[in-house]
Amino acid sequence: ASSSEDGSGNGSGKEERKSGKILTIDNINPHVKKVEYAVRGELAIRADSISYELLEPCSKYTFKKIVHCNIGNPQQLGQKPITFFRQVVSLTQYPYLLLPENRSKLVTLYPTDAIERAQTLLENIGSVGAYSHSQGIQHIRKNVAKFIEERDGYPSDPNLIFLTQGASSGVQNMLQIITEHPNVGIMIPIPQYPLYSASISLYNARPVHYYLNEEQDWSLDIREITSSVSKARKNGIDVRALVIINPGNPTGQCLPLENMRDIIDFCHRERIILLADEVYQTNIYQPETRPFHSFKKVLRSMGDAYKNFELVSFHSISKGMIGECGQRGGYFELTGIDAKVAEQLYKVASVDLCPNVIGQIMVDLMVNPPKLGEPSYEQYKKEITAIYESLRRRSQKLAVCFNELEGVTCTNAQGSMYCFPTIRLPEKLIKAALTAEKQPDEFYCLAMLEATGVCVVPGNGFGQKPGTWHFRSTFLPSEELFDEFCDGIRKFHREFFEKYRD
Ligand SMILES: Cc1ncc(COP(=O)(O)O)c(CN[C@@H]2CONC2=O)c1O
Repeated sequence: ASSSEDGSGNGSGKEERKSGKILTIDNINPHVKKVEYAVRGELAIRADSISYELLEPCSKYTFKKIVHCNIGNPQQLGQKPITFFRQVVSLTQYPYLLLPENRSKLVTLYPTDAIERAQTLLENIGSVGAYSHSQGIQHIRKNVAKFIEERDGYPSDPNLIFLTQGASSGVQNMLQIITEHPNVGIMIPIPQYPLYSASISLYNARPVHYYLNEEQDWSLDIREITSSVSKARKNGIDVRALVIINPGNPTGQCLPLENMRDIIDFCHRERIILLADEVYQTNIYQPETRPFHSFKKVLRSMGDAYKNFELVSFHSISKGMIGECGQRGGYFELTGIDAKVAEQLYKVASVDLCPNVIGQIMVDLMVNPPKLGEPSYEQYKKEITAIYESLRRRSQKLAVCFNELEGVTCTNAQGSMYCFPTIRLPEKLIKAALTAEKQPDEFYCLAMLEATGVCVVPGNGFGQKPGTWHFRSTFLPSEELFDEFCDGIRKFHREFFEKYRD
């Protein structure tokens, strides 16, 4: 029988429909098929299958478990949640504990400020099991606005804040809104966190790449973005938005103030909306020389000439010292966005009904933690500081480890949770990779996984200049195991380079 009665060859013929799958890889949304998300790609999938092989009695592997360095997922690698956050959330989940008759027992288990916080939240939420406002609970949005005002020194409006299922869903809603037609261009850095390239594929927009400058600590060169936008516009691409990840993922750079002013000026001049991904704003390891400045603050400091500038800023509970990735909490703030567009964003948010309420509560705790003098402040401060100092030490240790490896150069992370070393591979290794039909950095990362159980992400998962090779690793393995983790990588690298020495 013909492939289809109407001869269209699209497999929609009645004959096809009588047998075989209705939904096939050939007839699903082609934009979905274009999506790539390396953070949980081939390496992570292989790592998961090895983790099952490790359970077998006669496992061939020399290591006992997989070390997931492919994803910034701190609590997967043993980081403890913030006590106060979990105390409050646990009480909101079981309000029975808050009843007066349980008070005498409760105060032996919970600090009074956790009890009061849970009560205040429930007074404003009702039940955590109820749908909330689609933009998020107003009480929490007010606390987000207050946090932003105190951080930046400029006003913030709770009605222009959207609580979201992690920053990811906010980013995707914004990209969807911006993509009016398939020729809309979104400027994204190379290397970039593949949420952006994946979402651009999904919504059938056009990625407009700009390279970060590896030789200058992955800085963003205004000449680069200027040439990138003019080249794209010459090719008929309707460039609408510029994505900045600050501090950077995978590159870890934290932008200097002057650079940020130049970026705002560039967007203002070129009439481009700025999407500022600031989820790592507290993961700052060189605060003396590279402190974090929000784009909102820098924009407002530039005065009235920029009062109509359009900016969307994203934040999340998944990063920082909190690492509550699985609770799925975050927000974005609209600055200068047309009111009618904001209404459409609300409509899109309402299709998902609401972000999960526990994630919203976690956002409240992130922006409004215990204050000096409150019962939980000392413990909160101790926990946050210990996590911060440990992340800072591990970031430096990993950079030192990578810099000792033959052919590897790694800048110290100024921020975020990753090192992104460049690696000069021997010709013999490159040839072996191509014979195995793998990108050379992917071939290297797969070999590292098989030899050590350490799962990282090859540079091609983030984009890189042609002819250069990188990989990204988190510095999240626990400090007790960190030296062993580094030693395993050193041993693998030495032997692998020996094997493929030119
Ligand atoms: C720059 C950046 N933006 C947004 C997100 C999404 O965070 P939510 O959890 O709030 O949706 C991530 C997550 N980091 C990914 C996940 O782990 N490793 C990564 O590179 C990120 O790195």
